[in-house]
Amino acid sequence: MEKRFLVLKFGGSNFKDFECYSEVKRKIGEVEEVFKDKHLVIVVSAAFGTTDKLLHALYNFRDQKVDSIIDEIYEFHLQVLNNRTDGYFESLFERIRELLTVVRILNKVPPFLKDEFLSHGEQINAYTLLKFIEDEDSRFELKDAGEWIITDGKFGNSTVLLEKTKEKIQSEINRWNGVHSIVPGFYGRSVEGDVTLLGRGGSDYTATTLGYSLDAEAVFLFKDVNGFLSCDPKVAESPYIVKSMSYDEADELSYFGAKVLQYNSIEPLRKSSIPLYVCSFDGVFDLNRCTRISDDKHVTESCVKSISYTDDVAVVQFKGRNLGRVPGVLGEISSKIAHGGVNIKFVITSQTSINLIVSKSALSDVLRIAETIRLDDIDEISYKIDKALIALVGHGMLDKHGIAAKVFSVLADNGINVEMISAGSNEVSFYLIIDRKDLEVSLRAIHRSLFENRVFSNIG
Ligand SMILES: Nc1ncnc2c1ncn2[C@@H]1O[C@H](COP(=O)(O)OP(=O)(O)O)[C@@H](O)[C@H]1O
Ligand SMILES: N[C@@H](CC(=O)OP(=O)(O)O)C(=O)O
Repeated sequence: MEKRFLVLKFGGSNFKDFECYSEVKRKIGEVEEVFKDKHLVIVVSAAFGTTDKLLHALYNFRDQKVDSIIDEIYEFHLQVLNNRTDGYFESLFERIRELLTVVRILNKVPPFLKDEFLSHGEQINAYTLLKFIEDEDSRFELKDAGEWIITDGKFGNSTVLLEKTKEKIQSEINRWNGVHSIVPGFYGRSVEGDVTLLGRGGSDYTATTLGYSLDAEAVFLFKDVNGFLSCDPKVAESPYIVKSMSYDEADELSYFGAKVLQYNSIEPLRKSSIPLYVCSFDGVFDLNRCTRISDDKHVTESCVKSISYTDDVAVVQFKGRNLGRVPGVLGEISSKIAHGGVNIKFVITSQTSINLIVSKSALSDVLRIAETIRLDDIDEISYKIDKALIALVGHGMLDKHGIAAKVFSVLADNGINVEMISAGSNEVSFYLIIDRKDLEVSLRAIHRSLFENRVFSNIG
């Protein structure tokens, strides 16, 4: 069947100032020029810094001065609109102010209210873009993500119910045909009708969800970098563009911190083998300059395609002389923690210890649950929070001799102690846990030894 849709996502970094809106309009035109006769679905994040500003206003609600933050957001968007306001634009700001008043009356921030409040950053920007690019015979139409994207209802960090969402969209596909749609990213609505957020950076996830649900030809994410790089350019000196990577590789990298792609974004596309392109917002649109993420699991000369990192890790350690020998201990610990609704990022075990790697925000819950686990074989439970994780990702890496040796030796040369490693838990990645204070030096050293001064001009 012919694929009729293309999904394009523009993030906060694409809306830094007034001129950016013209750039976004130009980029949409460039894509239209390359892919004629497709219906475009444009997913829009809040303008640069807006979500953080709204968060700040919400959590400092007792300070009346935070009202000026809302005024500032209003003025920015109004200027983009050349001072042409209308009833819908005003109603979005009225709702924000109303929600802030409710928080003041309640004297606390309920999770459901936080999600609805923050979703306004995207709603305002999507409407602003619509009005900015609209002309007399405009084929652009605004769609409310809350009408189409159905979530599991978890506030702050919900998962999309993909099949339900696809069913809903396909049952009304005529409303998507024949027009270009503009959709605010970052949120959906639960079956109960609550607005719920898809986690920070969640507009990427909105885009891939719509890609899956519309059976799109491809999804494009426009970023302030030249594509998916061999390392975060904020840390590595001269990272390479990865030309192509597999869904597994991109999934691992985003799960372990690569901020260029939200951690849930791959799953919807993997299900239907829809390619994802990570493209630079700068320069003329050219598919060959984007990173292509697809089923293609090829092994490159460097094997490692990219390195990601996170310092959002806490290590909870269960110690006991026989832990590795006794069956069922890990099962008991992980099932109790799962019942408590806490996600374990991954586990490293040895004969005498079980180490759970969790997000820092989950630490207090894990420790509370750990207290209730009364197993004779556990002698001691402790935790560490000043750690960081580095993930090296690439197909073929685990079969190639010398990569681990190179990494350990370069870290040793820099006087850095590797506290834990994990390899072999999947085909594509290798993890290290180090001290947080050593993170930047380690990343630069590993990147330099694996990629820099090499002959390839790009990877993948
Ligand atoms: N491997 C990587 N490749 C490219 N960018 C990365 C990588 N790891 C982290 N990043 C960070 O991700 C950011 C790219 O996302 P950005 O354009 O800000 O997205 P958005 O606006 O969609 O949130 C960059 O600023 C970069 O520092
Ligand atoms: N605005 C939200 C959602 C989002 O996806 O933003 P961005 O595309 O700018 O990362 C956030 O800041 O988390």
